[in-house]
Amino acid sequence: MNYKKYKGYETIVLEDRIWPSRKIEKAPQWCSVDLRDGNQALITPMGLKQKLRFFEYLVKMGFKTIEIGFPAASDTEYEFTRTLIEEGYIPEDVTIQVLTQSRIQIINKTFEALKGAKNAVVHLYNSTSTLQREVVFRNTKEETIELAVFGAKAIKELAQKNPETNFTFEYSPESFTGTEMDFAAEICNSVIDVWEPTKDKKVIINLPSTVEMATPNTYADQIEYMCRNLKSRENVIVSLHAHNDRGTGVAATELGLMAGADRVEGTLFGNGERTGNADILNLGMNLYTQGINPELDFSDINSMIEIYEESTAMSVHPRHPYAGDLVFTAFSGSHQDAIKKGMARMNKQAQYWEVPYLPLDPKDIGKSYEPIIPINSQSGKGGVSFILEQNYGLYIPKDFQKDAGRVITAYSDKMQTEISAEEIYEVFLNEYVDIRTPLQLNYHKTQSVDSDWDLVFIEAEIEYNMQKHYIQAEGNGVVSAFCNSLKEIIGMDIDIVDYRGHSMEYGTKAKAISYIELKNETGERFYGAGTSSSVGKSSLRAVVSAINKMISAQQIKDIDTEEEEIA
Ligand SMILES: CC(=O)SCCNC(=O)CCNC(=O)[C@H](O)C(C)(C)COP(=O)(O)OP(=O)(O)OC[C@H]1O[C@@H](n2cnc3c(N)ncnc32)[C@H](O)[C@@H]1OP(=O)(O)O
Ligand SMILES: CC(C)C(=O)C(=O)O
Repeated sequence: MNYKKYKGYETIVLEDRIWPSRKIEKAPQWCSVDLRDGNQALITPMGLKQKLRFFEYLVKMGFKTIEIGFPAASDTEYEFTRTLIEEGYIPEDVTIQVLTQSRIQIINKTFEALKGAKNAVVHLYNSTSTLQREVVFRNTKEETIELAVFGAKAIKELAQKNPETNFTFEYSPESFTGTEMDFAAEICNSVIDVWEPTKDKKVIINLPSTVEMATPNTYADQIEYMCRNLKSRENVIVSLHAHNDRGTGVAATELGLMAGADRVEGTLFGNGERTGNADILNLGMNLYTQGINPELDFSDINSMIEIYEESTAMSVHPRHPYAGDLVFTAFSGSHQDAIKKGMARMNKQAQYWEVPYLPLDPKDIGKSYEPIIPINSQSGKGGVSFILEQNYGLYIPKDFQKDAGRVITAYSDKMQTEISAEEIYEVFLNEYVDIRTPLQLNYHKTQSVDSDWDLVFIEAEIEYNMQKHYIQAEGNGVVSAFCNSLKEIIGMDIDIVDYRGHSMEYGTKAKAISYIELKNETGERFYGAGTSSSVGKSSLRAVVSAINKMISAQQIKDIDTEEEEIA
């Protein structure tokens, strides 16, 4: 790769810059350019119906300025402008914006398209960069200024002839980032001289990084330079229009705002020429997650995705900030565990949203918590217990969670796929709940020996290896009494380490579920759960489940030992 073929970007010298210590404290004036810059970059540009639908969506989101197209470019563009105006699509507080080159027939056609509009921004541009002056226009600096001034004058005159419309003027030194900064200021000031802005009639100077050529801090330096050198700055709205060639269009815009800009042009999901424009969803949500009102409504991200994909025939990347399908997921066990703990804390005490790995509450943009934690072989106990808790109301004790996490991730590994909440539940039930072989509880009766039920007497019928046994025992509590009576029958020592239970609302009937952790004589732990409409019975079933796990583990060990001996 011949990198020597490229020359480095010459940065501007602005040593007394002040933007790095500034903060963005409010939303800028937003202008959507989806229907112009976004649209001109599509393989199949939008038709009239699609543009209307998209326009209505942008209005609903709260955009007050929408660049609707380049009316002189085609019949569709012209018709769209007329339809919006004639059929009353434009709310009182919304201003449409249109783009024009500095050529009289194009400017005339643009004004013709705007007839009858209440408010309109006429956006004039010509390329100012050294490269474009040399290659495309073959113009000197003076001729380039003349072209801009020519357009500015024509627009002013036409606006005066159409007083029924409240016109705002916008000028873009197109390819601004490839322009010498002193020349960029000079040409913008020449246009400002023509338009003579006032406090009540401000003009917009839009400074595009038509092609993103350098690091975002360079763009910020350029914006700060322009803010210092533009005439009548207080009557000029400085606007940003960043493209994303180096992948830093959003960052450049944010630094540009810190450098003093007032307004931002961009598109939803960053659609636009080549790598696209600055993404307004990204910019707006970056404000939102800093506690700043973005002044745009992003609460229904799914409908935004739907309209975008339908209109542009493109799709939102699964890792797109805020919107992608994988943005609210965590695959690795430690992330899942941290999210689970963070969410539990949010339920209890929540002044500010603070959940590890989730900078945004998915609910705020119409996403749900459910798909947060897909379980795969990289998942840990946190993810598994989160799914069982959120979807099935199972509050599994901590050590039990570890065992269940291990079993379920091993299952996912074996299946070589991510597994669903239903599968997790199924595996959990099959593995731990109401396990009835080789030990089974047929019936039981309990009786208190003292008045506080501390000492309990139990009678029960059990089946072990298909043989019935009638047992009677005393113990401290039902579970303990039951375990005491089983030791002899199964020929193993059993020690209860943990016993918990809760009512279970999932399913048709309210039930109780109990969780038991046992240890055998060598200290190995076994876990089981039992369900029943009675709490007492669920606990005995949990004991039976855990003992059955212990017996089958012992049987596997015995077989292994036999095989080793034979070998
Ligand atoms: C960075 C941006 O996104 S800028 C916006 C780009 N968007 C569009 O171009 C929208 C679609 N455009 C079009 O449909 C067409 O370009 C039209 C209808 C506007 C004009 O069509 P045409 O005149 O046939 O072609 P084209 O745009 O290539 O014109 C090139 C001529 O215009 C000149 N020109 C280009 N831009 C401008 C401008 N902003 N102001 C004045 N003249 C310009 C060129 O120098 C060239 O002049 P030349 O013929 O003397 O060499
Ligand atoms: C017309 C201008 C603002 C433009 O789209 C660009 O420079 O990218």
